[in-house]
Amino acid sequence: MDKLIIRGGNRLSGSLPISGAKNSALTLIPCALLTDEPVTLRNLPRLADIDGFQHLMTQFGVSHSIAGSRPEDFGRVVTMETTRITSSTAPYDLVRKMRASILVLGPLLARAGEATVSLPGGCAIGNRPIDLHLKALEAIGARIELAQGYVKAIAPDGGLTGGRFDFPVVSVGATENVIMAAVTANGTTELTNAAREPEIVDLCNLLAAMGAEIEGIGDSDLTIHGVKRLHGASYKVMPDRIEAGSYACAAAITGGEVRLEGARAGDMGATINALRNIGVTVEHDAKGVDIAANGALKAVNLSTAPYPGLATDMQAQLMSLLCKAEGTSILKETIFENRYMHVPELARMGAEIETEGRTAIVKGVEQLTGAEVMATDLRASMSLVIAALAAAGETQVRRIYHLDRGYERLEEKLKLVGADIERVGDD
Ligand SMILES: CC(=O)N[C@H]1[C@@H](OP(=O)(O)OP(=O)(O)OC[C@H]2O[C@@H](n3ccc(=O)[nH]c3=O)[C@H](O)[C@@H]2O)O[C@H](CO)[C@@H](O)[C@@H]1O
Ligand SMILES: C=C(OP(=O)(O)O)C(=O)O
Repeated sequence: MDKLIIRGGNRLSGSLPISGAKNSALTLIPCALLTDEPVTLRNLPRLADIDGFQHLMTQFGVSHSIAGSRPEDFGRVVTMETTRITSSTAPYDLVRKMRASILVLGPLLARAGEATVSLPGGCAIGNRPIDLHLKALEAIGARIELAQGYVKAIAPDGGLTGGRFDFPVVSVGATENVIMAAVTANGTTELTNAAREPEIVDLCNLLAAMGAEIEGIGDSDLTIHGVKRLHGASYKVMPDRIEAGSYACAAAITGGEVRLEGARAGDMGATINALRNIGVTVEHDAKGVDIAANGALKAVNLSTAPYPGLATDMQAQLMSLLCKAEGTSILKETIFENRYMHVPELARMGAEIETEGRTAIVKGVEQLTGAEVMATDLRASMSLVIAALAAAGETQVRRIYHLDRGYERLEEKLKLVGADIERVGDD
């Protein structure tokens, strides 16, 4: 297993490219199941999760061709073609490694009339049930059975009917699943309190490009008029707002000045507000976001919330930044019940953080120090990298396969802006 060695203290400066969004790509890829024509995704990030998802797609008869980008470029262009669905089963072995695999349920059900998908189980950040995915699919006509760790969804003989569903809790994945199932239903679907993350807008825009009829894109109330069939399309994956926010924290904690090339400020409102309140200068134009941290960092109170609130996927990285702020900050994690796995690891680096349930109290310290730490999940891992960049001495981050799920060529990008970071084989 590889590990990262980071020698902290370098002030980051320069420009680094932002990749296509992992969480968008993971819902755009299964859209290829909805049509027999080719679907091309451009700016697809090169990540372990994307490779894993494509492997899963081959299980259903999807063929892939990769074109267009040189090995040294970030991202790639992938064309998927699903002439016919050869299997509608997603086995445990493939699903357990990647929770987002559950997103094949809706499109498989829509196209093949049935789908059998292994229950994804919990993960390091929390329980993560899929009850809302199933209830929303039932509301548009699916029959759901659970047996031996698998969920089997069956459409009525004439296909899904459409229907109404009011989400009792905002769920990104459940919203995505039901949208993908509803676009070719026989009737109309009305969703209320749906998630409206930018990645859902990206999904709706691809589906619209494939011929879907969706009203209210970007809103929490969506109306989907089912169409007979979808056609192929070529679509560019949106920039990753969480990757961009992560590098913004990395720049800020080192007192640096970094341009995030290709980042879209419009998707990053809550993160940009948080950074500005912390004392970081954030400017932007149509082609990117500029981060500059010249003065002292200030303590703030932050709470995660569904979009347009502060993304839970930014909580750990902002916490690292606040470890170096003057004063005491209070963070509240409202989305996942166990998303403070980075706290004991940050404490190994000299951070002073106390947690009480879903609240973390972060007392800023003068100096973090390098240590051997363990990555526990994707964003927790990034928070350790951010802390390490500002720490005195050397930090070793182990179990970095978590980072490879969501950060395309992390150390290469950080080196571009002057970080002292290398990946070595673990002993
Ligand atoms: C691949 C992907 O896009 N992952 C993102 C997606 O995850 P994911 O789609 O899994 O997250 P959800 O938005 O569904 O989860 C939000 C909350 O709803 C609960 N819930 C969810 C579904 C359900 O059926 N029942 C239920 O109770 C969850 O436990 C959680 O407390 O959104 C999360 C919240 O922004 C992000 O942290 C993840 O990075
Ligand atoms: C929690 C995340 O991803 P996933 O839903 O794929 O686990 C994340 O991207 O921070």
